[in-house]
Amino acid sequence: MLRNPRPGEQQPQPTAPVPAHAVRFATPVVTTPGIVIIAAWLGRLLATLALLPIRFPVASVAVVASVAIWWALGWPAVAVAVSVVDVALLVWWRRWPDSFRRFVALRALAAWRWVWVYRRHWQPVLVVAGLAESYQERRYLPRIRRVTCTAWSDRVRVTLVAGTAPADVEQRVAELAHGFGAPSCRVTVRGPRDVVLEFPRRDLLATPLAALDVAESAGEVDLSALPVGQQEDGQPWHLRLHGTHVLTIGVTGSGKGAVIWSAIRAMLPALTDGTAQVWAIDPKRMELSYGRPLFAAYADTGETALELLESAVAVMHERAARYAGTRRGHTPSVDDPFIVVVVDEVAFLTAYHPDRDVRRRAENALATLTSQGRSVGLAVLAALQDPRKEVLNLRNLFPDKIALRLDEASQVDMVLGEGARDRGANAHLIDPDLPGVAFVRMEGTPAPVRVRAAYVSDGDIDHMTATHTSAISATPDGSATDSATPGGSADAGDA
Ligand SMILES: Nc1ncnc2c1ncn2[C@@H]1O[C@H](COP(=O)(O)OP(=O)(O)OP(=O)(O)O)[C@@H](O)[C@H]1O
Repeated sequence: MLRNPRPGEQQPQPTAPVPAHAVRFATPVVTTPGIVIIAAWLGRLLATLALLPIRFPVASVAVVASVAIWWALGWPAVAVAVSVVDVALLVWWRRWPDSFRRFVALRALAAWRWVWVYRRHWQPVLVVAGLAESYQERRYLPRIRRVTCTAWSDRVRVTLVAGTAPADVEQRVAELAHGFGAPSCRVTVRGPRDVVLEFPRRDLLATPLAALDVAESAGEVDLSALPVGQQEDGQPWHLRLHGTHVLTIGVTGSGKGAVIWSAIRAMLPALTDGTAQVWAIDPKRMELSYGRPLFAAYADTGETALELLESAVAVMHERAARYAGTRRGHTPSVDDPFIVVVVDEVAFLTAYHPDRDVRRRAENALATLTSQGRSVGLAVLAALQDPRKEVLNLRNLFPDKIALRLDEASQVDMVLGEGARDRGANAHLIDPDLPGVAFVRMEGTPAPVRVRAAYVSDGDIDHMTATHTSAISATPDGSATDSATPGGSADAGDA
């Protein structure tokens, strides 16, 4: 008898020939007995309990001790013991806050964040982010080894799934940051399958940093580590100038001036005693003109800027000839000061100046200075808005680069080198309300570090010029009062 088909059921066609099927083998589905599932759960519970004293030794000892006291002496004794421990912790916190934070507060916070944030959300976040791997119908996830907390961030140490690479995680930093509710995520590789994910808990760079204190004397100025701001972990940001060249890149209003002025401020005592000089090129006439007395040479037109650059090249050649065969490095002195050629908006000289000859000669001079000036005590500190090659094809001659807020994601790797963006240097996502925030590469750390330059206000510059002047100084009309070079040839003024 024909039965009524259910809706959607496929109907056999009685008249159609039955196709010949090959024999298909399928793995039989075996139902797991309930007792096996319960045993597996119990096994996992026991393993977790056995690992508790290793993962949380202090908490485990506290619980065991409380139970033992209750067993032996009853509840009042537990209450007394808890009160004594609380008072001891209070005294520790008040008297030795640093060690309390290190040994108690941050550890307790790490345990809490491990359980509440990372354990709880690990699987869903990693699966959705595409970091779960499948093999023979089983799913494998990177495993959390340890969570530690610093004053500003969580560091989650992770063992990767065999066969995956840190690059897979680096490409998912945005997903991980959002997944765990952090403003960003940075990946550091410690070894094979061993990476650390760093999630900031709060942004220490959110508030502007006032101009830093000026060193007491020239002896305290370290030209290879000038304090110019703060790193995202609260540590000072030191900028190396002696022995390198620095290119600071960012859109208009990103805070290039803050980097330049912080570096000049950090050198002040050395400028006064003549062991360092700043030669300034200021095509916009808005940025550096404010501090002319601090500069040994100053130029604000294409032609005078060119003259200044070519004078710097002449000093470089003169020193190189003098040092040849006698010494291999430069030590700043009054006779041979360290010279920083500061160029604001370098593209004005290399790309936008209407005179082709000026552009070509400026580029040649910059290329010569950046390729040969380091060892004889000349450095170039340049600022630029657009990092593309058409604008400045000497970009790679600057060993150190600072990426302030950029226009496009593709510019990050252009400035900080291949892979910088994958490692979390999202310079294109820097909040426009945070001028002075940048990403830099620090010596010895492959992952770019987020920093903020201190803000040197007009009032600070007034104070700097009132209290310090360059040993050799540019006059207000732009010409140098004295020769800016030992050879007496570097009058960079436009007079
Ligand atoms: N480090 C900083 N902290 C706080 N505010 C800053 C900082 N740097 C800059 N600012 C603010 O941002 C404004 C723009 O900064 P600045 O002129 O240095 O940018 P810029 O990159 O040099 O721009 P442009 O290329 O147009 O000269 C400043 O007037 C100041 O108000």
